[in-house]
Amino acid sequence: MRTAVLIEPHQFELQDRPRPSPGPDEVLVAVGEVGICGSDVHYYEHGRIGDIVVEDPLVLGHESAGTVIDTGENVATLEPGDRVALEPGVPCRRCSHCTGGDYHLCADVRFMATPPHDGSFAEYVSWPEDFAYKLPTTVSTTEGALCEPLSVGIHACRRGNVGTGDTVLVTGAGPIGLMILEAARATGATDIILTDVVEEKLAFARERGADLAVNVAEADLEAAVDQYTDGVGVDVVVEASGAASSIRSTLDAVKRGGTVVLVGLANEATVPFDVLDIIDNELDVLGSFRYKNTYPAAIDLLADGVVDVEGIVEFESTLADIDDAFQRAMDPSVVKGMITIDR
Ligand SMILES: NC(=O)c1ccc[n+]([C@@H]2O[C@H](COP(=O)([O-])OP(=O)(O)OC[C@H]3O[C@@H](n4cnc5c(N)ncnc54)[C@H](O)[C@@H]3O)[C@@H](O)[C@H]2O)c1
Ligand SMILES: C[C@@H](O)[C@H](N)C(=O)O
Repeated sequence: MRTAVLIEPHQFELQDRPRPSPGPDEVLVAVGEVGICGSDVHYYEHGRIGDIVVEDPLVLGHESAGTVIDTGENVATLEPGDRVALEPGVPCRRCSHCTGGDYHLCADVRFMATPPHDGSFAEYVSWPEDFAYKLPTTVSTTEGALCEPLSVGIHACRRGNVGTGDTVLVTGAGPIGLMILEAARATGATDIILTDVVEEKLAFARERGADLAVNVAEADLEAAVDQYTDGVGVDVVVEASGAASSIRSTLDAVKRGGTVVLVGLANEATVPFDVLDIIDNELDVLGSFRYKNTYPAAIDLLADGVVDVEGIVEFESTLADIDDAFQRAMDPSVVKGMITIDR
C-alpha cells in the first residue's frame, strides 16, 4: 500500500508498505480522508514537539476516517462497507486510568502519528473495532475525520462546564479554537468571543458566528471583554493558541468565580501566572488533554446538523502531493487542509 512517510523534516517519501491484516478485534479500513493537524505540521517542520522527537521514519496523520473492508474474527458491530471515524488514541485498557474511565490519560496510549506510533497517511489502517465509530449516511467521511479536532473542542467545553447562556472567550482562532466555538455553541453558550493575531483568522471566525473577534496584536483584550460584559468578565475562557501572552491574559478576561481551561500547548515550559489573582477571584484553572468518550457525541452533533466542521477546510490534496500540501498548511492564514487517500 502507498504510505507517506516523514523521513526527515520537510521531506515525505511515498513508500510501498505491506497492507496490514486485521487482528481478531480489529477492522481493516481503507482510509478515505485525513486532516492535516497543527501537530503534523510541527513534526514536519521541526522533527519534534518539545521532548517528543521523531527519531525514526514516521507516518503522520491522526484525523482520519474511511471504509471498513475486512474484519477480524471477533468483530461483531462493524462489517465491510461501513464508513467509520477512527479515534486515534488506543489506551492499554488495564491501568488505573483506563479502568477508572480516564482512558485518555493512560500512560501507555498508542496515539497515531506520535512517535513511535505510525498514523494514517496511508491507504489502509488496521484499528480496534471499539475505536472505530460507524458514520451514518448523513455524515461525510471528511466530517468523520474532523470528529478528532471537534473532540478536542467538546472535551474542553466539558472540562470548563460550559453552560446554557454562558459567555465564553476562546483565545486563538485556529482549527482547535474554531472547534471549541462549535462545541461551545452546541452546549448552549450564547456569546462567544474569539481572539487571534492574524486578521484572516478573525474574519473567518466572524463568518463562522463569533459574536466578537478581537485582534489582540492591536486591541486590548481586557478592555474589549469589559465592554462586552459590562465589566463582569466572561464565564469561561478556553485558551487555544499556546501563546504565552495569551495564556497570561486569560486571567484578565475571566469573571470572579469563573473558569479557565488551558488547551494550547505553550512553547515555553513555564508561563508566569498571577496566583493571587487565581486565589482572590476563586478561579478554576484546568488543563484539557485530548478527549475521552467524545466520538459518539461528535457524530450525533454532525448528524443533527448542530455543528459545522467541513466549513473549516480550505484545501484538499492527495498523498502524491503531500509535501506541497504541508508547505501550504504552514501558511499562518490557512486553517485546515485535508488529504484524500486516492487509490
Ligand atoms: N490540549 C490538547 O489536547 C490539544 C489538542 C490539540 C491541539 N492542542 C494545542 O492547541 C493549540 C491550538 O491548536 P491549532 O491546531 O488550532 O493551532 P494553530 O497554530 O493552527 O492555531 C493557533 C492560533 O492562535 C493564534 N495566535 C497566536 N498567537 C496568539 C495570541 N497571542 N493570541 C491569540 N491568538 C494567537 C494563531 O494565529 C493561530 O490562528 C496548539 O497549541 C496545539 O498544540 C492541544
Ligand atoms: C489531540 C491531538 O489532536 C493532538 N495533536 C495530540 O497529539 O495530542
